[in-house]
Amino acid sequence: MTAAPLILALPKGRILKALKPVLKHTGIEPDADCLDESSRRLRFGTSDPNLDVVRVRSFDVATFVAYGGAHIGVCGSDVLMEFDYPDIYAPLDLGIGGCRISVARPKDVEEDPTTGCSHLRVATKYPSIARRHFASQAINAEIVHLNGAMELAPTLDLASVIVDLVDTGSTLRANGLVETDVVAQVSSRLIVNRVAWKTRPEEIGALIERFRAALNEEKAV
Ligand SMILES: Nc1ncnc2c1ncn2[C@@H]1O[C@H](COP(=O)(O)OP(=O)(O)OP(=O)(O)O)[C@@H](O)[C@H]1O
Ligand SMILES: O=P(O)(O)OC[C@H]1O[C@H](OP(=O)(O)OP(=O)(O)O)[C@H](O)[C@@H]1O
Repeated sequence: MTAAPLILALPKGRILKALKPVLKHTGIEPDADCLDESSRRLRFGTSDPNLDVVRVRSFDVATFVAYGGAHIGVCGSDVLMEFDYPDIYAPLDLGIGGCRISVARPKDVEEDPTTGCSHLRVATKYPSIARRHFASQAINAEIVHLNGAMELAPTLDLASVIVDLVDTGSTLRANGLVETDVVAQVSSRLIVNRVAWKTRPEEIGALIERFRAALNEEKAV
């Protein structure tokens, strides 16, 4: 009996864009409309009959892989940290999607709102990461969960600080905020479902090696 194709979950958006050259070096060629985000299709074949691709929201890649819906995937280490799924291995740093998770506060507030407090309202898309970070400073973080435009929260009195991704810092600057603490560095990882790796070790191992070789080729270019 032939096994069902392996399923690779790819994120929409900026990681998919950054991943294109890496994918090219792996020799994996998804159907043409996979890399065209205007396509409404969600599942695609590839040049490898043993591999299909599903295209999902970046935050959902880890969930698809954790539950075994996809065997392998690509997602930001921010998402892995937030969900902390025990059933995911992350064997390869792809060196793309580099940024950091940081705490930021309004520039014009004299004192850092985190100084000497035991309770703090925090706007973020990362409730677990934020709670853990402030708990390590003995601060009880009350989370205001937003999915975007976090930078508005302090000036509109939703929260005293935000925990969000920062790369160039231009979004913070444009909204009158300053970065006060770096919680973690972020990059995109190749991730694998633990059970799939145990049950289909040759195929998954070969796929990981294709990505590893592609990264080396990319570096050599
Ligand atoms: N400014 C940035 N610079 C570099 N990498 C980033 C940046 N912002 C986000 N990332 C990385 O890209 C991932 C996806 O972010 P992106 O902004 O594409 O999607 P999203 O807006 O979080 O998702 P969705 O549109 O599905 O809600 C993040 O989880 C992070 O790993
Ligand atoms: O430090 P910078 O280079 O300005 O990057 C940081 C911004 O990038 C991300 O937003 P994104 O552009 O993905 O927008 P969205 O989260 O609203 O979709 C993140 O949520 C920050 O707002």
